[in-house]
Amino acid sequence: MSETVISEASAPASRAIVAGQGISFAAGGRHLVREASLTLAPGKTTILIGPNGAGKSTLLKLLTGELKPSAGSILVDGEALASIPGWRLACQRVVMAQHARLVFPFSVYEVARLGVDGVGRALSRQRREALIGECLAAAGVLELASRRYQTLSGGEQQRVQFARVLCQMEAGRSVCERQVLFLDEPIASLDLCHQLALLDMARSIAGRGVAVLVVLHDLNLAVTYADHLVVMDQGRIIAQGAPAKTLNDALLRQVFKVDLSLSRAPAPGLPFLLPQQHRLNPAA
Ligand SMILES: Nc1ncnc2c1ncn2[C@@H]1O[C@H](COP(=O)(O)OP(=O)(O)OP(=O)(O)O)[C@@H](O)[C@H]1O
Repeated sequence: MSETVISEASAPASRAIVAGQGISFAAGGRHLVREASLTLAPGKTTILIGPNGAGKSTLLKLLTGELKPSAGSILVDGEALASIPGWRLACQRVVMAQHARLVFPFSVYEVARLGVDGVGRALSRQRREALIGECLAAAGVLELASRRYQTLSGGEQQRVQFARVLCQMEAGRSVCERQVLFLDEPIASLDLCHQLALLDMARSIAGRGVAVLVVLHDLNLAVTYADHLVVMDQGRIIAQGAPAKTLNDALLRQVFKVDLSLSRAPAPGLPFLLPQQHRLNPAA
């Protein structure tokens, strides 16, 4: 992946773009999210972690407007999320879902073009085409442009989805400068090199004033990339703040049922913590 599509920084205003207060959501007879409150600030990468079934994707869907909360409020730039028209929302917030299903036999190029369709109406046709090429290149999939999306590997498909997201971000910026990027497990199918490249790009996007929310399972990467870490368990946000102040042995033991000795610092220059790990009884 290259960073050609990441454009020049503009001075980000620090006022939160998304403000969720007391958000709850129930389905199937139980609460999947309970009284969650969080803000997404421009220029910041917020990383949401938690065990399987904690409610991370559900919270993300609530914040994007895909689901409607049963209680609480979600404001986007001071405006109720539910009252924002779809065309403007598509420019303001861009979503890479955990699972992207495509029913039509689209080519890779056509999938990326979905990002500029509608959102990029203000751009010339020439600029739209150039943008698609730039974003495919930035996501490292330009050489796959003519391939059928369904014939790609899982990791290749994920990178094409990221190219689509980049297209929508850039096209949407012509309408709305204060944007939010939601990435739900965007590196789940990627090898290490592409994981780091994608997260580097997400951080660069934040660096130009976008509020970025990423759902991750890899705690090492979460700590490395987060400005703000949010920990969910059983539908609740149980901790949030600066990564170093938020994660500790007791919390990891309680939430993830593992004993990671964070007190053992990595050797200088090591990008990962690589702690000793002892599995605990999941029922503990
Ligand atoms: N529509 C639904 N009806 C009933 N239960 C649901 C529905 N959607 C999700 N759930 C349940 O809500 C819980 C939270 O799901 P969610 O996908 O938000 O978890 P998650 O933290 O993203 O998990 P993972 O890390 O496995 O992706 C899970 O137990 C899931 O089975």
